[in-house]
Amino acid sequence: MAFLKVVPLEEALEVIESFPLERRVEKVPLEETLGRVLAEDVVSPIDVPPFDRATVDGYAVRAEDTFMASESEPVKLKVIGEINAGDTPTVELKPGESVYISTGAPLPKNADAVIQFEDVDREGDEVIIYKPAYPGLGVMKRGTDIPSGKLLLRAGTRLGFKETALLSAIGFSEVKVFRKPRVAVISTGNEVVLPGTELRYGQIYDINGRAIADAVRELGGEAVFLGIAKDDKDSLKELILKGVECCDIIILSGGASGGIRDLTSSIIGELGKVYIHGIAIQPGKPTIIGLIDGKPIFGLPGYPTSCLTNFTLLVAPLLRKLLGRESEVRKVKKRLAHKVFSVKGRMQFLPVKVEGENAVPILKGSGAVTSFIDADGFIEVHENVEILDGGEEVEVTFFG
Ligand SMILES: Nc1nc2c(c(=O)[nH]1)N[C@H]1C(S)=C(S)[C@@H](COP(=O)(O)OP(=O)(O)OC[C@H]3O[C@@H](n4cnc5c(N)ncnc54)[C@H](O)[C@@H]3O)O[C@H]1N2
Ligand code: MOO
Repeated sequence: MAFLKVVPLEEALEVIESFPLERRVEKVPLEETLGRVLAEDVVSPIDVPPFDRATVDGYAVRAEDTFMASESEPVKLKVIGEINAGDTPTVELKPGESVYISTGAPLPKNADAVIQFEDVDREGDEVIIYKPAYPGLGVMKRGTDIPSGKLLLRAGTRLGFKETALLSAIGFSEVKVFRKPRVAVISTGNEVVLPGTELRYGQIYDINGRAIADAVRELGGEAVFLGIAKDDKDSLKELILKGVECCDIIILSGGASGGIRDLTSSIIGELGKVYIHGIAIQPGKPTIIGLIDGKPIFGLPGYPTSCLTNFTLLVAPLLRKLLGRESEVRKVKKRLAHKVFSVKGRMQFLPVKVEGENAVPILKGSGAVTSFIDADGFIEVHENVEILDGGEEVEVTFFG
């Protein structure tokens, strides 16, 4: 089947934008939230610490009892008990009294300072104090770390270990995050086999299946690799239908161009609707975008570099939107290392390697897997530009 109509990239992105996919929210146990994106603002329901607590091992005192203490005239206070971390103290300090207290234990009533044991002497049931303590010494007051009612994290925050620690501190055992989109990944082609298989003449190892599945996971989605479809109608149809059943999005690679055995487009048309078949970009012209049962299906080119460039351009923005990570596209300005010639009439995405302040073009072509392996990202060369000079400022969009 020939290309139906090659459209500009913007049109392809508009079609994807119009697809009926919604960001969904789910509650997950705290231990599963690392790397996920918060779907709710988090306000502390408690004071942290929840009680006035000792920050040192020593003696809890009424600071005013020690104001007259000096090396020459130390103050002696009676030690009336001991409080350990986890205790609920029942004692109440009266003038002239103190208690032994351990780090993390709640202060007894009327105490407002804790003097570390290294600074005092103990004689029997008395503690000897050589310098005044001030109110608050050795104490962390209730709510001074995190006050109840404080807004701690905004919806849209990606949770790293600092954020999960914060959620632990305020007692959250479950958190609302954006649901991971499930993405079915299918490789196609009679010549494509999985690593672990001996290569026969004419065969190659599947690169795209691994690359797409892991690119989906790297973005925070869930990938389901369904295997390699043969270049026949039944095999392709079976895996596509499996994908529609198990997943929110289906990605195929290979079989997208207009060759006689490139069946993908006609099968998608049969099962649903093909919106786009051919985009005016290089690499990645033979790309199919469709919908089956309301689920977006992408037919990406077979060449790994074309496939991954198009994944980055078309699929990654959709996944980011569903995951609440729109703002996380990494771009940097660099200088082109040397002159390059571009294809006229197609927007070109040229793989480049970043070396210091330079973007070094990789010119092996989209048929080489090392074009994208060696590349850090790509630069855009507009359709009406034929030559970019060395030293020109370019913007590099990173893969992943
Ligand atoms: N007559 C035309 N032929 C081609 C055109 C064209 O416009 N007219 N475009 C070329 C371009 S550009 C590309 S890109 C490819 C893409 O074609 P397909 O998407 O149909 O891909 P295939 O033909 O199935 O494969 C292309 C190439 O990639 C290898 N491949 C496929 N799948 C994998 C995989 N999972 N892992 C690793 N390598 C894979 C496959 O063996 C082929 O060598 O079409 C050009 N032809
Ligand atoms: O469109 Mo192909 O994807 O140029 O390499």
